[in-house]
Amino acid sequence: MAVCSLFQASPCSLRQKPKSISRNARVHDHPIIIKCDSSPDHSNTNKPSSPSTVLKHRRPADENIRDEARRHNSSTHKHGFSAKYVPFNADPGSTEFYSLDEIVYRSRSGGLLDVQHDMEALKKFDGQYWKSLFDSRVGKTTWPYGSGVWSKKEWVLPEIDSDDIVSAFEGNSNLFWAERFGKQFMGMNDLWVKHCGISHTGSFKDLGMTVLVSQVNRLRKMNRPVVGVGCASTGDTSAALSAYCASAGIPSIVFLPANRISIAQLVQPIGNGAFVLSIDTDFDGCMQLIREVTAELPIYLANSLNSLRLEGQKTAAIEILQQFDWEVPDWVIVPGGNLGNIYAFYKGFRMCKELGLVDRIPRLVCAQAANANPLYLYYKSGWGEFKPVKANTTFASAIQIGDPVSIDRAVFALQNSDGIVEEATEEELMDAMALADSTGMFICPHTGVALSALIKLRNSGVIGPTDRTVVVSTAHGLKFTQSKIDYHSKQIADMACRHANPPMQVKADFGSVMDVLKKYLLSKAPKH
Ligand SMILES: Cc1ncc(COP(=O)(O)O)c(C=O)c1O
Ligand SMILES: N[C@@H](CCOP(=O)(O)O)C(=O)O
Repeated sequence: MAVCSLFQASPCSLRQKPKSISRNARVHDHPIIIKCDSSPDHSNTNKPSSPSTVLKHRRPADENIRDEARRHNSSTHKHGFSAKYVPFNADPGSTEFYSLDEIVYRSRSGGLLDVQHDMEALKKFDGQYWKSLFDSRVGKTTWPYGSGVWSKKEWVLPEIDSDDIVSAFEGNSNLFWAERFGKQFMGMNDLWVKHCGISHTGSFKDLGMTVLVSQVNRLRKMNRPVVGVGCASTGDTSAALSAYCASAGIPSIVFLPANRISIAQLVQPIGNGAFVLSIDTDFDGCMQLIREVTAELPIYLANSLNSLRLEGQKTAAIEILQQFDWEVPDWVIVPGGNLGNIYAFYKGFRMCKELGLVDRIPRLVCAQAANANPLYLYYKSGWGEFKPVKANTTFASAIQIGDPVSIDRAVFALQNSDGIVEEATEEELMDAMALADSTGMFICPHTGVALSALIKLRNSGVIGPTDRTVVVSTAHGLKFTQSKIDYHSKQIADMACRHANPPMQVKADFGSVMDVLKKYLLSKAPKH
């Protein structure tokens, strides 16, 4: 098919703190079984491993990586780490808590919940210890630590048996130095894009969904009443839910707002065998319905109202610090919709500070589409009174949300990180996306929203030229190709599409091709 026709298409058993972790140690199950070794191992210096040494460490041929983890696990001691649900931002005197094995989404008063870790148990190990442990696990295939989420298992779901984990080795996503975009358009030398969308189902939702579906897997093995797992979605949550459920053989049910999500997103739950309900309402309507339904039926709620999700999502923040060799960036900009993710980032950074891995946290910016901006309006009112809005259509369709469930979490995150909220018009977000793509990225419109916020904060001098800044890219651009086609074919009403780069139609003869190429090369030739 011609390119042009595409454009016409519609839509160690130790108790003391270890000083370091042996480089030769395996990837570890529990901190307390790690071999401690502060002296370098000279025995193998300059000696290449013999084949027999390599074979010695291989698991038996009839064992898979899950079996291997099980064998390892059974020989280890219990570490004593734990986590529970508590009311979000609870009064210090509150005694209300729930086991993670209970099916509960709201506190007694109807407020949000939070997963609270036993920080005193985690603090028995110092920051250097945790950094070394996490670093030792990166990029391996050892179950389940090959995952960027489960490599931080002790901080995520410490009590889950590795056997119950459902993982696609998500996380460990690329932190991209946006050299040209930073230099050419922002006058910045330290601008980075955390590509959370380069992931199993193409968005950051995988980070949270591996945790939620793993816990569901455990609950089902405990014979808890969970027949299926359900969510309302603007596309990405449903894609992640259906993929992880399909991988574990668990039924998934997704409520989608009819005609409001991209084709690429719609086809994901369909392909993964979810029970897909296309409902004639917007996301907020679907969210209301799934809350009512999950209160009546044995369907476990998978939206970020469920605080388990955020335990996985927070690992993206830890990963950013790890990728900077545990140096803290100045700014992190996150696009916001239902507003779970901005809190997840805050929580990840705060845990690293509390446990001594870093000495501060970055300033957070939450970026919203102007067409769906309830947080922005609230911020601009000086946190006066929160009013949900009717979200209008936006190219950033995954954040077309007017009544975000995690509003209180977002406010907490922003107030405690000296945070800022920005917004982006349709034209601003699409132009930002096109500019980023023109420097070799291929981002989604939501990342365009975050980049627009960066542009505004740079222009106003809030973000300085040498500030180390991370823009969080939340989904893969390939999920949103129609918006790019519309932009580059200048088919968007009331939008100049200033950076459009439509394909040129050329006759199929040598002369015509030569003419256009010569003109093009002349326009690109260096000017002396
Ligand atoms: C691609 C994408 N970006 C950003 C967001 C916003 O995340 P949150 O709802 O946690 O604010 C979502 C979902 O809401 C999303 O799917
Ligand atoms: N963008 C989300 C909206 C729902 O957010 P959640 O994090 O609460 O599940 C989606 O992709 O559905």
